[in-house]
Amino acid sequence: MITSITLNAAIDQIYRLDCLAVGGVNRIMDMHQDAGGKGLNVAKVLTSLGAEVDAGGFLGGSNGEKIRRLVKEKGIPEQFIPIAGESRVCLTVMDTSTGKGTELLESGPVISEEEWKSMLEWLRVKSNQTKWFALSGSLPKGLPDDAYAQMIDIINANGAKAVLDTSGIALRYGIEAKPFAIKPNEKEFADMVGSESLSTERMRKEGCRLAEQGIGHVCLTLGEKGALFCNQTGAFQAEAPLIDLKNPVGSGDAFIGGLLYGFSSFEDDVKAYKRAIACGSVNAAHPEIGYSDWNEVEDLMKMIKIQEFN
Ligand SMILES: Nc1ncnc2c1ncn2[C@@H]1O[C@H](COP(=O)(O)OP(=O)(O)OP(=O)(O)O)[C@@H](O)[C@H]1O
Ligand SMILES: O=P(O)(O)OC[C@@]1(O)O[C@H](CO)[C@@H](O)[C@@H]1O
Repeated sequence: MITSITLNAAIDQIYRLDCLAVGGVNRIMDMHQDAGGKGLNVAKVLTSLGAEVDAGGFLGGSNGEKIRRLVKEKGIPEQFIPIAGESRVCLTVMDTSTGKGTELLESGPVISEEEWKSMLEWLRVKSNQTKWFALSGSLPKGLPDDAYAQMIDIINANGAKAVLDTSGIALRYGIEAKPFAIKPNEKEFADMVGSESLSTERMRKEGCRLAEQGIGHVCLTLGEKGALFCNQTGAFQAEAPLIDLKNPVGSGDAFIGGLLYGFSSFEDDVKAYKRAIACGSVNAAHPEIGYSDWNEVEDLMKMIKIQEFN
């Protein structure tokens, strides 16, 4: 069983239009709404791949009710903790002429101390029943900067494993707690090491340093360039397959879905890494956020070559 936690869940709203005119009048071609926030996308991908997954986090207000209904419609069991605040809306404006998405993300509700305590209590019980956790996305207001670190401590103490996907200060604290895997993208990793941008060699060096400190898998996603992986045995790199790009939003979440599918079904590291990249690329080849399909993933996996750094 895999449990995917979204502390800052969202209604993901996608507007598609011909060509975005910033500062002008824009007429929308079509609009789509889905349950989102990074962890829910991970759960959607895992469900499409046929894995046993459930979802947790915080939900509140009428947006929260809508998210709960959308999650149910996808057949994902959920154990969200109700909160007094209103869950957020995240808007992606897809410019079909360039294939580029502009994201407008609300910061989300304020979580009270009581609500946070309920989450930690729930996790103490849950991590005795679930082996694998995805902890994904930004922290809503009110939570301490070390919120993910506190969660990872509980998960590790119960012998379960956490994959962490966040950024900024939450990632810095989270790393201290030694999750099983982390998945920053290039920019998030550069921010973390305090640099504007990083060469491949510097990414490898910094990634391997973290792996030596006890993070099982440091996965650095590089968008269309693929990904770089560091673990106890070395560093590996793979290019992403060429696809017809439709919407890259949520590709990092799909990557985590693939990684968790692989590890939870005892695939070796290289196969799990290939599955992760393929899942990211399949998502980017479709307009929906958190899209996956078993056969498409298997086909792309055959095209991916993982190379070890010397
Ligand atoms: N344009 C693309 N072409 C092919 N594959 C892609 C493309 N964009 C993303 N991917 C795949 O998805 C994976 C994750 O992408 P990326 O590094 O953009 O994640 P991210 O920035 O965390 O995304 P998000 O935050 O939107 O979920 C990549 O490693 C790659 O396999
Ligand atoms: O504010 P966060 O949690 O960092 O990101 C939220 C978000 O942009 O991430 C997903 C794509 O990865 C979307 O479903 C969602 O809208």
